[in-house]
Amino acid sequence: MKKPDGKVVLLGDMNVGKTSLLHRYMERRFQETVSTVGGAFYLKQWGPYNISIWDTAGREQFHGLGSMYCRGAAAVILTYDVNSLQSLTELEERFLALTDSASADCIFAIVGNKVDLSDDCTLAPDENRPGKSGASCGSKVRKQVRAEDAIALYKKILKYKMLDEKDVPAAEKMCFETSAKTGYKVDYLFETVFDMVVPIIVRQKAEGPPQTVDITDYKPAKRTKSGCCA
Ligand SMILES: Nc1nc2c(ncn2[C@@H]2O[C@H](COP(=O)(O)OP(=O)(O)OP(=O)(O)O)[C@@H](O)[C@H]2O)c(=O)[nH]1
Ligand SMILES: [Mg+2]
Repeated sequence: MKKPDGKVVLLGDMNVGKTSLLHRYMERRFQETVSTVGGAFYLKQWGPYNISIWDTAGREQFHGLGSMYCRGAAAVILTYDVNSLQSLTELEERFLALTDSASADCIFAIVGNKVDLSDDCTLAPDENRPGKSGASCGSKVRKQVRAEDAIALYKKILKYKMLDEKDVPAAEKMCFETSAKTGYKVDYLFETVFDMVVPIIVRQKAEGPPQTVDITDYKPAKRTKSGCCA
């Protein structure tokens, strides 16, 4: 097997369509999926580099594995379902912390999937809140998440990572809306991300594997009164 040069990880709640997006991109089709167990990866040749793309499980019971998959990642694709505001909220509350183990210059993309179910039926801002879900918009369901909500999350991520907006790609460039079912913007998403990770791969290769142990990772065991050293 070819050795991957860099890593891209898909994170997000169960059922948002991570596996379907990856199938659509790699196998060029939309097929029935089963909920992912643990994680799986594909290798994609991009120019001279092999990029591993990791599909992770959104189910709560596999949550603990997330930060392991993110270790050293050059890009993280945070995925939500445009018809579920909760799935966007979960990205901030449950998944963002998992990216602490990613590369320091990791790229973040935020992807709202399943636009085929709602298309342009975005609610007016004051209507766009839970409780209104499932309201009809022609033959389609009304979209629960607006593009601005995703952009706001991107900006929160920058704050969390203590990054300056000037030093990273613009929010509008890094927030995508896709449909794994129709293929809408799926190639565009992955290929934009791949182009952006190339410089990170080049840097990671130049630096070589980490040679030193990071002592900031070391956490001494808590001493209790009953312990020998109290
Ligand atoms: N209409 C529509 N359905 C989709 C789309 N993407 C995925 N689905 C459906 O949504 C369901 C969940 O898709 P998955 O790709 O398995 O979701 P996942 O994020 O990988 O879920 P976990 O593996 O449990 O984390 C499946 O029934 C898919 O067929 C899409 O773009 N449009
Ligand atoms: Mg899956």
